[in-house]
Amino acid sequence: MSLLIEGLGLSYGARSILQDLTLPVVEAGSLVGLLGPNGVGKSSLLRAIAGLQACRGVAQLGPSTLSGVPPWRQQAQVAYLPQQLPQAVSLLAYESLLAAARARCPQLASHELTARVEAILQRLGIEHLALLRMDRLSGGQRQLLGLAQALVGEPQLLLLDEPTSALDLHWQLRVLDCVAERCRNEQAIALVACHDLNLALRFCTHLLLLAPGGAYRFGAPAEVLDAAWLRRAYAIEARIEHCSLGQPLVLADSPLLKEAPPHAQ
Ligand SMILES: Nc1ncnc2c1ncn2[C@@H]1O[C@H](COP(=O)(O)OP(=O)(O)OP(=O)(O)O)[C@@H](O)[C@H]1O
Repeated sequence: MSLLIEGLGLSYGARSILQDLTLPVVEAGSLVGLLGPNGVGKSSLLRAIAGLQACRGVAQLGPSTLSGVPPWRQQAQVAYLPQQLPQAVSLLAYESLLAAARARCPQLASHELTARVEAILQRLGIEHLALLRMDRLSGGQRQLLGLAQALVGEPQLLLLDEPTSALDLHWQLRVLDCVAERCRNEQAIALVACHDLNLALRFCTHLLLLAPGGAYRFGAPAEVLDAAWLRRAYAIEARIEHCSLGQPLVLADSPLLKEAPPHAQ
């Protein structure tokens, strides 16, 4: 199923955050990195697509309208992982995953639900967390569990808000590898908000870069990130270099200090 975003706009009161965002059709199998400076509207956009934030315009997955319809009414097609870590409750990690799987896929029998839970624990490599209480997990461990909760329903659209922000380098690579594999093998689509441009360059098939003032750029990673757009979006001087494996890397040299970036005000 493809994702259609057309004329999307959203405001908080009189303050406009996004205006008229229209993307080329996002094809099944795409992993889209959602980039841009603090406060530009990445989380708001993800919430709008998830149906959790009022917006104008169209967000549609295949034939289903998403905007205005919260994820729990979208028949397990959409999973949204917020920036906030899952709450530190006394449930075991395994129980929380089983509850997430049951909520997402009420039609599955018990043995199918437990098979789903065990598969995702194994795929993410977090079997060691299964029998730990959520309120005894570290921040990074809770983030991994949140991602497992999002993936256990095998959604067609993953909306992930900074899913690697609390993770060390090993887990950052594993998590993005797992998301990329789901996109590739199951023809799912993922929109992943991220501040690590090099991680995005490495894993994403497309990037959407939001800049202050409503400008945006969408396309293949190497086309979207150049020195001019990095300056415009992040108010930095930066270079794109290539490593010994030929992979593009962003090297941020200095912030532009003459004027405060408008999004920080
Ligand atoms: N509930 C709200 N009410 C009013 N304004 C809000 C609300 N949520 C967010 N905003 C404002 O909307 C703008 C966009 O916020 P959003 O959280 O979408 O940005 P972001 O790009 O995800 O930022 P970050 O990278 O810091 O997480 C910010 O200026 C923020 O202050």
